Amino acid sequence: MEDAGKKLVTEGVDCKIPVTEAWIRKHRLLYDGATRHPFIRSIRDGSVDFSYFKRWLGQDYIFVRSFVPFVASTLVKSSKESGDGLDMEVILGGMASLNDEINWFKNEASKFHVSLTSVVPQKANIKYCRFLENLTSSEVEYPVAISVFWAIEVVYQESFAHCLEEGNLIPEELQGTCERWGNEGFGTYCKTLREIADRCLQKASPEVISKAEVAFLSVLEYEVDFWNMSIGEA
Ligand SMILES: Cc1ncc(CN)c(N)n1
Repeated sequence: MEDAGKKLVTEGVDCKIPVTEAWIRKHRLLYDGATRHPFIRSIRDGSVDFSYFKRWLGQDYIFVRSFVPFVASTLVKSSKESGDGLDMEVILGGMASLNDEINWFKNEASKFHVSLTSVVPQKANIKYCRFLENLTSSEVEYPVAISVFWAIEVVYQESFAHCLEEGNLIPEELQGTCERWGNEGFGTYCKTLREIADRCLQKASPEVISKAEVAFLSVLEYEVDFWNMSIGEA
């Protein structure tokens, strides 16, 4: 049965599904590539190379620091929307959890003896951060920004929730990492971001929807490159 308030038409298809659902179906291969990457599978099956994990840790700390201004710019965009202000509160909550995420990285880095001050950003990371920086422009429409925000968060949520699924052999040292993004609360938060994105996309022009889809695809590609970089393949 169709979920009330979630009706969205996609490109003349006769069934009505939310835009984000249509995107995932259309780009399933790439979506799975980002959320079921060999690096993630190796954490789940316990075969992970800890040197790759340490590389990911250092690079992701840099990424998260660049992610904050992008989220802040999305917060500004949401504050200009004529809604009930609830989007703004959700995004503000997201900013607060990014603060926790930064502190988590610092703690993990010290546990794994990774010196965050000496990490040199790698090419895939630089490109991803540049992409985010370009999206902070006030010219970028709110539906595009919120779709990107959701996509970035959901890749980690799905990836690490997959690690935690039954039958996993996650090394004890990485259990906390998987729980950080794979926990139920983070899942609910991503679901809320997705609902906000779908609501915005439902009201957006075809031109803006297609810009948002291109940006969504870029996120998936950058995420795959980021995992590849972590295992030394980029
Ligand atoms: C590359 C990447 N993508 C997503 C997330 C989740 N905030 C992250 N920390 N890093």
